Amino acid sequence: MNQPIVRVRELRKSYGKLHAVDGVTFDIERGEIFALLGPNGAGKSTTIEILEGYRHRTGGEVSVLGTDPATAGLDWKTRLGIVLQSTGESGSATVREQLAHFAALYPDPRDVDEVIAAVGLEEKAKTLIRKLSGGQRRRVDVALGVIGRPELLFLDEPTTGFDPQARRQFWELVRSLKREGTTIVLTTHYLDEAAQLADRVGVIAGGRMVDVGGVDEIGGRDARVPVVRWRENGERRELRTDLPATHVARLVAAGDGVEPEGVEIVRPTLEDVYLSLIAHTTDATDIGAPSDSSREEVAA
Ligand SMILES: Nc1ncnc2c1ncn2[C@@H]1O[C@H](COP(=O)(O)OP(=O)(O)OP(=O)(O)O)[C@@H](O)[C@H]1O
Repeated sequence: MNQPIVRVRELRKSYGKLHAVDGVTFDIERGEIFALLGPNGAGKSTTIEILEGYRHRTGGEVSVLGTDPATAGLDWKTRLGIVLQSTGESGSATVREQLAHFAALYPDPRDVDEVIAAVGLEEKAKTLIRKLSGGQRRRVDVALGVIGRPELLFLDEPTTGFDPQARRQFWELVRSLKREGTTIVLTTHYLDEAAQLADRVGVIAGGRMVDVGGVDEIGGRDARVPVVRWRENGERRELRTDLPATHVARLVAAGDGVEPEGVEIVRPTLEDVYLSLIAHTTDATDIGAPSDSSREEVAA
């Protein structure tokens, strides 16, 4: 029997009159990378913190590693790895000291030096954490999250402040953790990061799950129709079509075999799909997501 590693049913959390999480349902399967996406204030952190056992829920059912986080003990906690959005680390220890200290708290920790290498901090191993740059400290956070060899790893906006190279290095680390069998729950505002890493995605807005599904399926077929763009008599033209190559062939035929000007086929990215999914929510309007009209069939 393959129980999901995380099972959430009709989860609710209210802060006074605010329904921050308002009836959210989803599963996370063992071994997958699940990305929870949504605008600022959507309820992602609240949901994640309930799963981690840091926050009490108002209603609904939650099971993480077969246990209700609200009543789970220390043994359960050692099976989780948590990288919070920000840490209150004082930084008076070196990178290596800090990791060794935390490693000692777990029954089967990873090798400290291997973890330091995996997050690219070999040259900073003996440096005081408070002397690190913001991005380097974030790498320490990630290292602390994985040192205990967690079965389930929560990464809350893990690469904020990373330079592009560090981000790619981090993606490799996440992929290698997945290969080892770690289940990973990721929240990020970088949609390219979610597209690179996630197997499945949940989109949450205004405390509700707008859609959940495979990273290549979410939003449905309609949201994934490619667009052919070209120029005609100096004017930009575009057509949304399921048969982009056929349309390009037609353009070529119509021009007596002459290459159409500026022709390109653009497939919607996860970011495009995400923005169209949240376009109907108040938060999305606030952040200026494009309306449906910008995605209409033919523009001339
Ligand atoms: N301790 C709290 N007390 C009162 N309201 C809270 C508290 N924590 C969060 N909220 C509110 O609940 C809503 C959801 O917040 P949450 O932090 O879960 O959003 P989020 O999706 O993680 O946002 P972000 O992308 O900005 O991190 C917000 O409106 C927030 O102001």
